[in-house]
Amino acid sequence: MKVTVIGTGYVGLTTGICLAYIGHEVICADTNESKIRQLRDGDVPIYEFGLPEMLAACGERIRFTAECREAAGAADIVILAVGTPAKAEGAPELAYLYAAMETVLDGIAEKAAPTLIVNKSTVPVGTGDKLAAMAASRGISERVEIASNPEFLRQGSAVPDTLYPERIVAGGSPAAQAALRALYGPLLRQDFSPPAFAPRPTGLASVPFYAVDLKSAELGKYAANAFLAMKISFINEMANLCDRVGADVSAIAGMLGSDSRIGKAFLQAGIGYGGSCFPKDTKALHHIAGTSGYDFKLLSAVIEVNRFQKYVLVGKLRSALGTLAGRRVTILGLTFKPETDDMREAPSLSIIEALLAEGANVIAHDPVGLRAAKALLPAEAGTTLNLDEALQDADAAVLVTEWPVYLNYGGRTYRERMKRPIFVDGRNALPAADRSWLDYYGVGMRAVPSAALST
Ligand SMILES: NC(=O)c1ccc[n+]([C@@H]2O[C@H](COP(=O)([O-])OP(=O)(O)OC[C@H]3O[C@@H](n4cnc5c(N)ncnc54)[C@H](O)[C@@H]3O)[C@@H](O)[C@H]2O)c1
Ligand SMILES: O=c1ccn([C@@H]2O[C@H](COP(=O)(O)OP(=O)(O)O[C@H]3O[C@H](CO)[C@@H](O)[C@H](O)[C@H]3O)[C@@H](O)[C@H]2O)c(=O)[nH]1
Repeated sequence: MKVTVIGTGYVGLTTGICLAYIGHEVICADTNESKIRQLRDGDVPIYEFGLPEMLAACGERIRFTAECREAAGAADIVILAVGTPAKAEGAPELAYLYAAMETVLDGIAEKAAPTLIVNKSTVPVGTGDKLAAMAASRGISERVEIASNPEFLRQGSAVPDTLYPERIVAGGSPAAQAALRALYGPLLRQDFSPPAFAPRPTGLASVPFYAVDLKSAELGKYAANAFLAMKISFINEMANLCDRVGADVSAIAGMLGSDSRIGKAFLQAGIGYGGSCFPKDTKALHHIAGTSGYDFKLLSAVIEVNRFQKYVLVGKLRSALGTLAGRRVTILGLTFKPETDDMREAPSLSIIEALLAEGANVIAHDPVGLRAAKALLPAEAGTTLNLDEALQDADAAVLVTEWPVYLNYGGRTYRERMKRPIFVDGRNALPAADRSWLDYYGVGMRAVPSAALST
């Protein structure tokens, strides 16, 4: 099939490359010309595991252009994958989506053959109907079908998530659903050669396909993210309670997760969720509910818990150090999670701001995110790519993003490098054997003074 993807960000680029990999003829189009130039040179502008290798494997089946209009006119299926960031009041900004749709309609205006326009961006219920109305206002509705095909990939594992999805959702008319079933046929049947770096998970024979109406597809995406965010806020509330009563949240998460009705995933307590999706999508769903006359109380609590959770670390650090003023604090990790360079809604930014406000001298390290972070960090925050230098003579280290380099550094090495061995773990991720070298503070667990210091 001939497919054009409008928007070559984390979602559009991964989708375009994976569709080309499974055999489609793909054009990836974006208004950002420098991104397109980079991609034409074979460079992937984002840090995403396996994407450069996948691109190299696609050969002539994929090309890149800034001519979005022409690209839309050349396809049987156009996929919209532009950003829908949060506006101040929580509603998603749909201006990029509508602008992209106008360009697509321009591109297909003179085309005789029908076009399926598939929206992959996360959007409020009813947006698909608005896209259909835009086509109708051009007098071309009989040649245009609108579908919703929400995306569930995670950054850091976007390629395997796309090749081996937990489900594919196709919202729209039976004809649109059938076209999406054909588009994703090789994924649904797992009928493609897996790339060497992302082998097929054992036991995966086929992928569930949900053929639903447009509105259910649109709302289902928000429901999935809100539910996952709810699990995180729940375990973080348990962690805060554990801190007060002296219980251990990791043990509680283990007990909870072994019940198959609950599941083990997304019960990692810490500094709360960040990233380009959960914060904006929970607020968007809350806003959608509000404008539909429904007070989604549970979601209000999920959002509120997350808003405060990142500051739990600051309190722990303050009590460990006595005061933050003049203390050298090393921030380990800036991106919102490991294996991505994405700084959108990264908790590190709020934590650093709070530490600076209390007079701390902050020095931040990240193995991948420094370039993106520098533009967002206050001038007073120091940064370095050298981890040893970041830790040298530190009064305390704060683990914000659980990059492997921090988990493999070793408790003893932390202790030797730092002035004081105070380690605040915002992800409860440091290996247990390393903790005893340090004055270790996790979230929702008893503080562990280092053996040497307590004697
Ligand atoms: N990032 C994720 O992990 C993820 C996962 C699932 C769903 N989503 C949703 O997918 C959508 C895209 O997210 P993303 O993270 O890929 O965004 P992104 O910001 O990484 O990329 C969006 C791209 O769209 C381009 N663009 C904007 N307006 C355009 C236009 N009119 N024409 C052509 N290109 C245009 C931008 O230049 C940019 O390259 C959002 O709605 C998001 O909520 C994201
Ligand atoms: O037990 C957990 C799991 C995650 N997180 C945090 O939650 C955030 C989101 O993590 P994750 O879901 O792994 O990353 P995303 O790439 O943001 O992916 C989410 O958001 C995407 C965009 O909508 C969806 O497509 C994915 O299905 C959904 O997992 C990160 O800050 C994590 O640190 C926790 O604090 N505890």
